[in-house]
Amino acid sequence: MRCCTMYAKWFTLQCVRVTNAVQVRYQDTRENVPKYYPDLRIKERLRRLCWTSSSTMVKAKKFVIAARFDGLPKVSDFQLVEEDTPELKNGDLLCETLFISVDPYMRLFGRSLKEGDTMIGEVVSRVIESKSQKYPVGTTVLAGYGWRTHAVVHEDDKHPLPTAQLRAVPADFPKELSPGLLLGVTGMPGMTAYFGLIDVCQPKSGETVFVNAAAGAVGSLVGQIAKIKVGGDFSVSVLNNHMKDHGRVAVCGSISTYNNPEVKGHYFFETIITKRLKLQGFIGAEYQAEWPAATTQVAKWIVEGKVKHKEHVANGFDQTPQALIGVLTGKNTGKAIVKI
Ligand SMILES: NC(=O)C1=CN([C@@H]2O[C@H](COP(=O)(O)OP(=O)(O)OC[C@H]3O[C@@H](n4cnc5c(N)ncnc54)[C@H](OP(=O)(O)O)[C@@H]3O)[C@@H](O)[C@H]2O)C=CC1
Ligand SMILES: CCCCCC(=O)/C=C/[C@@H]1[C@@H](C/C=C\CCCC(=O)O)[C@@H](O)C[C@H]1O
Repeated sequence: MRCCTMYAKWFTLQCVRVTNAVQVRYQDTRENVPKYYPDLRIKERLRRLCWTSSSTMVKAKKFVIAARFDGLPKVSDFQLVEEDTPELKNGDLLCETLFISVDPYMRLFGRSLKEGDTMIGEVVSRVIESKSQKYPVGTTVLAGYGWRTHAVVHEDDKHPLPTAQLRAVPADFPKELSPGLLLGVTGMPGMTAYFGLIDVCQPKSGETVFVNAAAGAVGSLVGQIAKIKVGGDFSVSVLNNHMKDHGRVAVCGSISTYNNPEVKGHYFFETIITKRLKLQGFIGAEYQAEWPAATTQVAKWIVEGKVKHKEHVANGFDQTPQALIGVLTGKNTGKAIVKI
């Protein structure tokens, strides 16, 4: 009896917590919540049990730019603000963020953000209320609505970045994998690694592959796909001293210069000429039409144990600015994400 009362109290408390955070209508979803995040499973079960009134308004948090970035971004460059989400119109869905991606490109794009703008970024979310047939309650989606705990988006919204379009988790994505991986090894950084190596470099048997920034989201997958040796400082050590004649270089980024635009990369023209090297810059998003098949392939490799992945997880929405600063100062090993 005592046990029952305690359970009832705990249960009521949890319900209050859940219904305070997100007000949802009861709906039975068969969504599989990943094993990796059991607390989400509990939250989801409680949500299914909580039949609350049909209000769509949620107190949402978001980070806006408080001051333009100057050098390495600072925590004080971001301001946490609260807002009420608007009521849903036809075709709208209310998303609750599960994971936020923090990526080096945000530093570059941050240059064009002004004070008051919501910080950009891709997220994995759960649909908690919906007036969209395409994305019913319980659907796990990827979206590009930035650093927000919740957002109302329209099913037909188009995002300026091709990689940040609203879409459901692919139907064939293994249920035992965390959907957070769609921000990492099976998502944009993983696709950059995959096509940078396979299409831009076109490695052949017997060749040696060097990877720069190999501890990160992109580099760590390149390394595994190619079974490579990790190089040192790329410009000086690898390009100048270690490239073989007719070597190919796929240039996807230049993270060491993002916080300091004054620093110019080193271009070793003599080496490029005498070794007849090919250097090709590329944007992973160019291969977007081929992403679904490559995502399926990488996910299969993970399930088969052929690819290992690491996530560098920051816990809690409030930690998002620190997580981005960590990425820009080399604090992460593997893909940096924030778990909300
Ligand atoms: N072209 C495209 O489409 C894409 C390009 N990119 C680019 O690829 C690169 C890697 O991205 P991603 O793997 O997602 O990033 P991560 O943050 O996951 O990894 C980057 C790695 O870079 C190193 N690093 C961080 N800061 C510095 C610094 N200031 N100077 C030197 N090294 C640093 C760190 O390694 P260490 O531990 O060795 O310090 C870190 O592990 C970035 O330049 C990014 O812009 C990424 C995605 C798409
Ligand atoms: C000097 C730029 C280096 C950027 C490297 C990087 O991290 C890229 C990430 C992309 C990002 C968009 C980046 C550039 C878009 C350029 C669009 C264009 O002009 O065509 C985002 O799409 C995810 C990554 O693919």
